[in-house]
Amino acid sequence: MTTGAGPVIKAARVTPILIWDPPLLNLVGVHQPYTPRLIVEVESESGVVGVGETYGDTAYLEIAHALAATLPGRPLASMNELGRRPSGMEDRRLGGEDEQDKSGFRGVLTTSKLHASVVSAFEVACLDALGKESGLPVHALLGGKVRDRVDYSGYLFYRWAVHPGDDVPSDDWGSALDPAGVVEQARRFDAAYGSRSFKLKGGVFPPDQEVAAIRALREAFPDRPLRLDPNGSWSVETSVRVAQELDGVLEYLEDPTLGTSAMAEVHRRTGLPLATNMCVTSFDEVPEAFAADAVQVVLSDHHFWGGLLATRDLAALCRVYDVGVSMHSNTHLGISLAAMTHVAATVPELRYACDTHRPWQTEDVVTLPHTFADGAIEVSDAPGLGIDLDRDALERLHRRWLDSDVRDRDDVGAMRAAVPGYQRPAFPKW
Ligand SMILES: O=C([O-])C(=O)C[C@H](O)[C@@H](O)C(=O)[O-]
Ligand SMILES: [Mg+2]
Repeated sequence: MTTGAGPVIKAARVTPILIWDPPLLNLVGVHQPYTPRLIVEVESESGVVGVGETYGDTAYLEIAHALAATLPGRPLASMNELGRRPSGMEDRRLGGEDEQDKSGFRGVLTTSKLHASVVSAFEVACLDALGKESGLPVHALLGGKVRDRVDYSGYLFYRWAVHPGDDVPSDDWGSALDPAGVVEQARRFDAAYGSRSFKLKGGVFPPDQEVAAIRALREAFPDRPLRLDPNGSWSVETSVRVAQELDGVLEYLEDPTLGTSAMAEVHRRTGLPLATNMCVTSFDEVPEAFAADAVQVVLSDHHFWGGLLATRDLAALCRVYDVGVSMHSNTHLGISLAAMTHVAATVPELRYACDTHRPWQTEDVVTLPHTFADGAIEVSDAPGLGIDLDRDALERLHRRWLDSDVRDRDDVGAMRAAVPGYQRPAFPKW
């Protein structure tokens, strides 16, 4: 059945899964061996199925179940309606004063940010289904691509070879705990994916050690853009010192410190462009941050901002205020990578390589995982997202979720397995 508004939704399904994750280190701890993701399917009355993907932690799952129940009978093309916060859901801050989002590293967490992340998966699924219904790729539904390839940076992490308590290596990447290890990892990204730029996840070791790693990368790769992201773990004074030491070396410094005024001060005192996926992660936070010139590059993320259409709204705002735009990522699979690539293909002002965690994932729920060439992914012109759901893999990873008691990402808890009594560090760490 169709209405004046096009094909109608017959069913919406949410499937929580656990995916394997390597022991990547960050400012608060280490990735646990299995992390939750949520796969969303939206089926039209003609039997066409669109897919989306988002965070799978308990709070997201609850919202997703509630949202899925409201979809049958709505047109697939009701994305603008989908994004509205339900009338009963008040927008409130979650966690304590200094509590940051544990699974997304998106700064202050609120109920509406959680809601936007869930909406993003349903919106992507609706766009995928609409594309399949109409024979058009998702980028065409967003107004058309302006590039045929989307660049992704090589996302480097300090890491261990094994998860705490394991005897056998978690994968064949080995450990990376010093400048030489970071350079070796970058060389593998270069060889395997052709990465044209590198981002190092910082906030793990004292800043001088991370500065040394960036210098080693610069020596090994004299021409490649470099970024460092300590996720807000430094004070203003430490941020200023690091920015001055790395003057002329970094393409941008990502979230050196927390909060609009601290970020603005670091930029004012150093002139270095600052990027963020923590200071500004919702439309509400834009006016204050842009007025204070606290961020010069916003790292969009369709999971944060509420979908692909919202990502384009964000890009338009950035255009008006002459703020750069690039893309953040978190642990994710091929459905999200397809969605990221489609929307990135439509944003004319995207001048930086996007982030992706995908190379770190050894599992997927798509039949043909994306391949990188020269650090980029080809934009698909096939209908919808241009991917197919691997139902056997989905079933297997869902079974793992059913058989496990892991329900939330918890990098602090995972660190406790290695360091008994370990607590989340106080901020600023340095
Ligand atoms: O750019 C970022 O802040 C991230 O990618 C956040 C991630 O959660 C990262 O720190 C991680 O995976 O540990
Ligand atoms: Mg970041």
